[in-house]
Amino acid sequence: MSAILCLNAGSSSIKFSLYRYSPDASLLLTGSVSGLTADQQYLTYTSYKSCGEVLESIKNQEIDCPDHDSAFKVFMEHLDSKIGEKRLLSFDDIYVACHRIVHGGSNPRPLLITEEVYHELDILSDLAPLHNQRALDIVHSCISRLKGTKNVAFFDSSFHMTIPRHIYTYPIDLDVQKRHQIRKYGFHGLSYAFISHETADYFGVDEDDLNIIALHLGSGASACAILGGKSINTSMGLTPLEGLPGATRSGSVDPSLIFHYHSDSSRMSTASSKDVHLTIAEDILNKRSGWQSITGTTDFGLITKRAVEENDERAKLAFDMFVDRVSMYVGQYWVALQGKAVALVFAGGIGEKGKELRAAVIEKVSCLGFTIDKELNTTASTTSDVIFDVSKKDAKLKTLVVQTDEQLQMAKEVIDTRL
Ligand SMILES: Nc1ncnc2c1ncn2[C@@H]1O[C@H](COP(=O)(O)OP(=O)(O)O)[C@@H](O)[C@H]1O
Ligand SMILES: CC(=O)OP(=O)(O)O
Ligand SMILES: [Mg+2]
Repeated sequence: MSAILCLNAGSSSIKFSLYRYSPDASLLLTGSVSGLTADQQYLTYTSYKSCGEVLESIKNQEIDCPDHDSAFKVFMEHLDSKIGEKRLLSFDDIYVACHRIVHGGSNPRPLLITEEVYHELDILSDLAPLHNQRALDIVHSCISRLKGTKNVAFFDSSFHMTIPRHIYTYPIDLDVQKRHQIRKYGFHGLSYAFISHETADYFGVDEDDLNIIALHLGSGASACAILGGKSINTSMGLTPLEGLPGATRSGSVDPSLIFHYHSDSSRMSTASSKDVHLTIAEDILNKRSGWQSITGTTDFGLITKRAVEENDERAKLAFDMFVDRVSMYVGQYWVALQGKAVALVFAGGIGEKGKELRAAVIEKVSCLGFTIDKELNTTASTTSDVIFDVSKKDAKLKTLVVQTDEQLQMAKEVIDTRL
């Protein structure tokens, strides 16, 4: 048997899926370790028999996992024990390991990870301080553990390489931008590619004819305007810090703010490592801001509960801030798409599970014609449907919830391109 291993190192989680290398990419196992920025981590894991029947399932089991690397080790041990029981496959069967690498510079497509490519991506680590290095550590573990397996990098930034120049250019010195490759890159691209594909299928149209506003709201959050199946604008920028706030990220703020926050913010932070160079400014805005700084937790589910059920002031503030910033992008991208969007799509941990947030955002943007049905909205948070319509009956514009799957997107690209 030949298999495809897909690994996705998010800022608060590591997600892994193993597929059979077959036209339908049938799932052998999938799971995640979540809560990597919180006090408690959880392991979720399901393995399948070849007929598709569930073999073993663990849901939100509490585990102690301080970082991404140990989370990956937990996964490998699990996989090892399954292989030991001869239930799944041998490590030698893993033909390709796909790695979600958040920052890929201007690379428009996946790359086989050679020593040279690894080095190139290593250099980009400073531009995605919560992501690239962690993913590269996992690449490193795969290279030493899975000897016969090819490692391929899939970039979050690739999907946004269609953004027009006047949008990806910052209004600063053009020579400096060129010299330092400063531009809007944009991220969550594997998720947006998956969303575009599923949404086009749902409407029964070619992806080239699809116009939507998509929201990937997770530990890191972004919005994307998709015209004719292609990204024409997105809220993240040179790094995944720009745009919407996140679990520990500020999102967009007045660039001068940091000099008032800290008197020596350009000094290197003690959080720097030999691989990731981080100034105090970057450390504050990437790791010590966002929901954590406002509410004391990175768990937006908990923030929502406190805001809605307990009327907690800090939680309400965070919730209202998020609704405000998200709706602002919906408005902006509605104009970017010249009112031609057929749907607003929610995805990512918060987008998929946060029914209260979806309801509040839709209320704010209802002037554009978006609607939400209360009952369907509740069902959407628990359904296993990949795409779920939560709009009111007969609504012309759709509000959709997509269970995005960056691992499956990588596996499909492997199969489609016969990598
Ligand atoms: N019921 C819920 N309501 C709102 N947010 C939730 C809920 N359950 C989980 N979340 C949030 O989803 C986020 C994780 O999203 P995810 O996209 O999986 O993260 P990552 O950025 O690590 O890939 C966390 O902030 C978590 O609090
Ligand atoms: C780009 C990004 O922020 O990704 P994630 O939400 O997975 O952390
Ligand atoms: Mg993610």
